[in-house]
Amino acid sequence: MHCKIAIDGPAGSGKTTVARELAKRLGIEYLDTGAMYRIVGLYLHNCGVNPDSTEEIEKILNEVSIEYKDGEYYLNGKKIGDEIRTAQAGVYASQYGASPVVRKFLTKLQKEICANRSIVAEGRDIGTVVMPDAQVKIFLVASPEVRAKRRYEELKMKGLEVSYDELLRQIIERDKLDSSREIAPLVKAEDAIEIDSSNLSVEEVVEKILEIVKERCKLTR
Ligand SMILES: Nc1ncnc2c1ncn2[C@@H]1O[C@H](COP(=O)(O)OP(=O)(O)OP(=O)(O)O)[C@@H](O)[C@H]1O
Ligand SMILES: Nc1ccn([C@H]2C[C@H](O)[C@@H](COP(=O)(O)O)O2)c(=O)n1
Repeated sequence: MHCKIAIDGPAGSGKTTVARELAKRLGIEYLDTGAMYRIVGLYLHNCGVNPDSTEEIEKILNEVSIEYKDGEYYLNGKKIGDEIRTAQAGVYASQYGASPVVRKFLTKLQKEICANRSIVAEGRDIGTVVMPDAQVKIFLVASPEVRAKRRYEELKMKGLEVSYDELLRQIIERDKLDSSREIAPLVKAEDAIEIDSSNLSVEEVVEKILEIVKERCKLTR
């Protein structure tokens, strides 16, 4: 039986870091759905599309292909790099991610990627929409201040000029947008286990989830 692990939570709570490590230790696939929303959000923004215009978004998405191969993303055949990892790309992802047309387009693709395999998928609506049948659902949270500090350190390490106050404002704005939207809002699934990583190391979070996985997926690793 395949082991499906869903990790949802707000920006900067540690989903990507933890999901990657879990997938590595368990020897299973990993999917960062935020990257897909960042790709589409940045592309639609660069095309000057109004986030509220269903017609405009549909027209552009009809001509877009997104592929996921060996852990890499491709937009119209072109490999995606770090351009989607900026704080601004996260804001565009959140803005266009509220569009029902964008969600239908990406959710279909995400379900196809997650089907018929063991996988760790992370995002905002994995346990509620993309993989509602996941055996393991984690809702990973941390205080806005801790999340902003982590993002600040991460972007500084990449040599980017960032302001902690601006990052905190963007994180609070994205939290609000992601959890208040009509379709597929960021919400803890009823059967999800909440983990607050504010005062936990990455290793402690990974170990906590591994215990749950071993119990529910009967995996030995
Ligand atoms: N438990 C932790 N303790 C300390 N630092 C952490 C912890 N978890 C993640 N980090 C660091 O915080 C930063 C953000 O982590 P990550 O990108 O995994 O969060 P995320 O939830 O995927 O964010 P987003 O939703 O915006 O992609 C990274 O630099 C990561 O190394
Ligand atoms: N399943 C998902 C994943 C992401 N989004 C949106 C909302 C986020 O703020 C934005 C960026 O995601 P991140 O890279 O920060 O995980 O993309 C979503 O709506 N649904």
